[in-house]
Amino acid sequence: MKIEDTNLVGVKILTPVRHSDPRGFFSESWSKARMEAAGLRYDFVQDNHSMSVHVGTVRGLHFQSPPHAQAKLVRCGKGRLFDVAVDIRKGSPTFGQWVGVDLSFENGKQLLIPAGFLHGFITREPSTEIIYKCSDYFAPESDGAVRFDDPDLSIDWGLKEDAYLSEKDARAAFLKDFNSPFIWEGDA
Ligand SMILES: Cc1cn([C@H]2C[C@H](O)[C@@H](COP(=O)(O)OP(=O)(O)O[C@H]3O[C@H](C)C(=O)[C@H](O)[C@H]3O)O2)c(=O)[nH]c1=O
Repeated sequence: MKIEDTNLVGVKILTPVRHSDPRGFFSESWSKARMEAAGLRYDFVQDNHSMSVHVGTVRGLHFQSPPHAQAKLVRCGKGRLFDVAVDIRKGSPTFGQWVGVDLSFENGKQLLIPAGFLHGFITREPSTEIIYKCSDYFAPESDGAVRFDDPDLSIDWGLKEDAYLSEKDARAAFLKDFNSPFIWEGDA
C-alpha cells in the first residue's frame, strides 16, 4: 500500500495494491493490520456507501461533533469525484486550510481524514459511488455542516454550473459564524 502525505498533517492518500490478471483485478481495499503497521491506528465501526446521479453533486462539508467525531477512510467505488478535507481544529496552524484529491474507480486512491476535519466531495461523472469507513456511528444530533462555497475557504471545486445540493447543505453555516467543537492538540 502506498502512503502519501498531504499539506494537512494527518490527512493521507492511501493507494492499495491491485493484483491484475486477465479477469480484471483483486485488491485488499482495507487492512487494519497493514494500516497499524504504518502507524495509522483507527477503529472503523461503520461503512457508508452513497451514489450521486448527477455530475456536480456536492455532499458536504460535514462533520460530527465529539463524542461522536468521525475519522474517515474514503474511496470511490464507481466513477470519479474530488474529495475535500478542511482543518477545523481551533488552534491548528492549518485551521481553515483544505486539501482536495481526485478519487476514482480507476485510480483506486483513498483519502484518510482524521476527526477534526470537514469532509465533502463533488462528483465528476454520472452515478458516482463513494464508499467510506467511519470511526464512529451515525449520530444525527451531532451532525454539523459548513458551506461548500464559503469564500473564507475558497475551495476550488472545478464547478462548471450550479452544484446539486441537499437542502441541508444549501443552508449550511459560514465558517466565520461557526464555533468549531474541535481543539488542536498538536500534530504527532
Ligand atoms: C451520514 C448518514 C446518513 N444517514 C441517512 C440520513 C438521511 O436520511 C440520508 C442522507 O443523509 P445525508 O443527506 O446526511 O447524506 P450525505 O449528504 O451524503 O452526508 C454525508 O456526506 C458527507 C460527505 C460525509 O462525510 C458524511 O458521512 C455525511 O454527512 O441517510 C444514515 O442513515 N447514516 C449516516 O451515517
